[in-house]
Amino acid sequence: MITRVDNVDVLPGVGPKRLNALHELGIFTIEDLISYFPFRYEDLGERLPSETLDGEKVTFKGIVSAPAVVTRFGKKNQTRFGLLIEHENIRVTFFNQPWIAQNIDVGQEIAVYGTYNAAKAALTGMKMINASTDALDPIYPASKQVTAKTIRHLIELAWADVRGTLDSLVPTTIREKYRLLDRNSQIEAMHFPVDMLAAKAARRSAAFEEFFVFQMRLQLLKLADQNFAGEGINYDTLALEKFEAELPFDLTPAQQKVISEILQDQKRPRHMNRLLQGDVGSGKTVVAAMAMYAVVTAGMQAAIMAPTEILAQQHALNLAQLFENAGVSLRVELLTSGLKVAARRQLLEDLESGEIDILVGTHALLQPDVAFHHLGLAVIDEQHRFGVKQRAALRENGVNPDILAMTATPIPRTLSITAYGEMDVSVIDQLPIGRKAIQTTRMSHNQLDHAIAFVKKQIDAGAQAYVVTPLIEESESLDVQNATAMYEAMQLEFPQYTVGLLHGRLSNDEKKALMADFKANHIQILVATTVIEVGVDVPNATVMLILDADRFGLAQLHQLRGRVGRGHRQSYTILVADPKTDYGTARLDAMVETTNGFILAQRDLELRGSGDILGTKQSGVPEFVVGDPIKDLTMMEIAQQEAITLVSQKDWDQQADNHALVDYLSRTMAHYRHFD
Ligand SMILES: Nc1ncnc2c1ncn2[C@@H]1O[C@H](COP(=O)(O)OP(=O)(O)OP(=O)(O)O)[C@@H](O)[C@H]1O
Repeated sequence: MITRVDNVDVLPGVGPKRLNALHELGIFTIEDLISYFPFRYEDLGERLPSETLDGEKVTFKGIVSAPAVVTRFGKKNQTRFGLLIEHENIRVTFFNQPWIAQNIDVGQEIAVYGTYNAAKAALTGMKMINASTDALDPIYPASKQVTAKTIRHLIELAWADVRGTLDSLVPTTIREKYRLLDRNSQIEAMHFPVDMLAAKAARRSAAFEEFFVFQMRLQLLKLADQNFAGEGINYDTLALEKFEAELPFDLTPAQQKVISEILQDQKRPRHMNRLLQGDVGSGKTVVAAMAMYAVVTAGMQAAIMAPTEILAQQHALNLAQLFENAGVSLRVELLTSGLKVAARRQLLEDLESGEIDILVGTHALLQPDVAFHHLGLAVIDEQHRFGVKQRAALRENGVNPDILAMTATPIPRTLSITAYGEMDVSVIDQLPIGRKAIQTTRMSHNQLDHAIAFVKKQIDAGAQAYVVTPLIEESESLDVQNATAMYEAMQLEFPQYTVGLLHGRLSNDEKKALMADFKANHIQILVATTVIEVGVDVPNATVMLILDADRFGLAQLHQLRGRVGRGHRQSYTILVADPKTDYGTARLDAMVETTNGFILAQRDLELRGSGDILGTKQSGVPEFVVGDPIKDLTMMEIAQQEAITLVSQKDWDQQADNHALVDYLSRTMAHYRHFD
């Protein structure tokens, strides 16, 4: 007797080679195998010959009217018999399946699936159908080494023993509430549905189960995290108040709210794992600065990690300035890859002895030789470029600091309850007062002159502009060429001004120097590739001119647009493009319609659809086998709610009804695919 916990090689026909191939499909145990679901079903569609077109695949059901005859020619053979369907006689031929003849008796009712030939009133048989279970043919994702047919066969073998023995993962009360199938019926109907309706019901139950188990893991991670003894940070409230009072602006109510959420977390002797979400330009940096300063006033250190060196450098500059202006003396240092060996050694020494208060860098901060004296807070900027894995790495680094992740990409609900489900979320839902909404226009290439004239007007009035040329994925050199050509053109257009050129081929030092010059208004027009996409903060820049804007994704366009409108001047984004696809047009339209990053992000997910696996991957939504977290968002939300409710119950993991779930979670948590 095979059970669900056995390894798949207990099945006959699974030798080392096949086992390997199954492992590659993620199938290790019998349970994995029976949870390996078809991605669609072929409707074998029982019909009458009169309803069937020539060449169509169809199932005919009828009475065998003429006995099966096997004819052999050399190594090949064919089996023929007659089938009476209502009043029509059809000749059925199977090639090279002589055993079929053994099961064909005149007068017997059978069903055959095959290709219909109308002129000859004949059917080329492909398979015999067992009318009760084979109405739909499940199609399994297969590989070169294991065919879908083999998988199906193995599932049939395993299911014969395992059916009826499975306890449901979703507790009974929840299943009853949402009318979900128990696990046995659900798996049975996934593999052997009697009709499409049954297949659908099974899929719904399976999707819910998948979401629910996923949300349970997130809740357990979250609980583990909260119970993880963090340090209560005893910050100096007076010092923080003084810092706030010295800021060159008043914090918005939204900023104040998130700061107090963060400070409360920090004070508690529990580990903080918080996501700070705020649209481009909403003022996350100062919030992070307050949180870091709090840690420093308690005698600890803070670190901030940015996705690129340019951004790290920007942060270091901005933070140092922010603290200096507020009369706070603390030591902010930047750790970059460009540091000379001796300088790096010195910096690491000072870090370890606690002389450095705030360390800024890229993920290079995660290197093993970077040892802090007492790290109390790690801020991760631009969350979406760090996966759950890196977050975990930080935690496992021994020090276990509080974590504050910041993202400017507004996170649609789908993402916040999947990709970030284990974190607490704070949202800055308001831009600083006095900001004027950025005006966005679309132009075609032949109107470029207007755009340039407009840029000129702005610069004459004392502002600055970005001109962005697209990244050409296939070729970095083409990319640089493009940007260089634009740079030269702009120099000709604007002889009286200084034009800068920023692209990925420049060294980090060159990039830094350029950005510093732009910030100081020594450069008025910065021609750049997307290297300036995130985080760059030059409030005097009011025009963002994007060439071939249809080549950018919505999130990227929104990020680019966010580089202007950061001061009190009216700002503009000009999208120059002649989109060739509807999708390209739709993206540009969305940009013109709204400046709200949240709406754009939702729109983006919808436009790309969940079919676009790559896009989804990039967006950070984990992959599911049955459910689709974008389409089935409501179901995901319900699963989350139910998981939260369940883990909040005392002794939930002791109750008999939850044993299967607890057992499943503990068996699979370690190699959980969503977190790989
Ligand atoms: N309350 C405020 N009032 C006025 N200006 C503010 C306020 N908070 C921040 N700013 C300024 O707004 C600009 C944008 O802030 P910041 O760089 O922190 O934005 P951000 O949220 O990090 O945006 P992005 O994700 O686009 O980098 C900065 O120049 C900052 O000094």
